[in-house]
Amino acid sequence: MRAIIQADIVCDKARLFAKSAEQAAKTECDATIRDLSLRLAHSRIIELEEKLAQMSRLAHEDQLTGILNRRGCDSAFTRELSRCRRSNAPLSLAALDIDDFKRINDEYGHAAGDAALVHFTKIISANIRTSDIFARTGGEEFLIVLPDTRIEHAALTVARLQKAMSLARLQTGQTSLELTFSVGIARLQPCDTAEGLIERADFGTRTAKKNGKNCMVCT
Ligand SMILES: Nc1nc2c(ncn2[C@@H]2O[C@H](COP(=O)(O)OP(=O)(O)OP(=O)(O)O)[C@@H](O)[C@H]2O)c(=O)[nH]1
Repeated sequence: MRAIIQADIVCDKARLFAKSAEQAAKTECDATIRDLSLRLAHSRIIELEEKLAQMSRLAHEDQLTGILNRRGCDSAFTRELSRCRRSNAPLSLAALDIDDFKRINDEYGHAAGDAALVHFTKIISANIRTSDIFARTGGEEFLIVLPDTRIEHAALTVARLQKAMSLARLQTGQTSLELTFSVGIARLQPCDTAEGLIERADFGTRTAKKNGKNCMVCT
C-alpha cells in the first residue's frame, strides 16, 4: 500500500515536472517567434526606407544627365535661398540655354542631341563648386544656383564655363561640334521670391539670345 502511494507521488511529481518543462519550452518558443518577427519587421522597414530614398532620388533627378531636375532644383534652391537670407550672404542665379540645339537634333539625330546634353552637363559640373546647385530645368535649359556668390563672381564663373565649353568639343561621328550657350544672371535682392529671381535670370537669357547668343546678360 505504502509502495503504491509513493509511486503515485512520483507520478504526480513527474507530471508536474513535464508540465512546467512544456510551459518553459512554450515560453521560449514564443520569445523566439517574437524575436524573429521583430527582426523580419525591422529588415522590412529598412528595405522600405531604402526604396523610398531611391524613389525620392529618382523624382528629383533628370534621367538623361543624372543631375537635379526642376523639382530637385526647387527644393535645394529654396533651402539655399533661406540660408543666404538668414546669414545675409549674397546669392546669384544663372539661367543657361544651349544655342541652336534644335539644329543638332535635326542634323545629327536625337541620339546625338542626347549625347550633347550629357556632354554639356559633364563640362559644367566639372567647372563649378560642389556647393553650387546645377539642374536641368527643361529640354536644353539649365539653372545654376551660386550660393555665397556676388554677381561679379558669378559672371566670372560663367565666362570660365563658356571657355571650358568651347575647348571641350563634342565628337559626333566624323564631326566635332562646339556647343555654345546663352546665359542670364540675376542676384538675390531683399524682397525676391525664388520665382522672381528665376524670372529675372530667364529675362537675361532671352536678352542674351536677342543679342546674338553665346553671351551673358546680368540683370
Ligand atoms: N535630343 C534631345 N532633344 C531635346 C530634348 N529636350 C528637348 N529637346 C529639343 O531641344 C530643341 C529646342 O529647340 P528650341 O527651343 O528651338 O531652341 P534652340 O534650337 O536651342 O534655339 P535657341 O534657343 O534660339 O538657340 C527642340 O528641338 C527639342 O526637341 C532631349 O531630352 N533630348
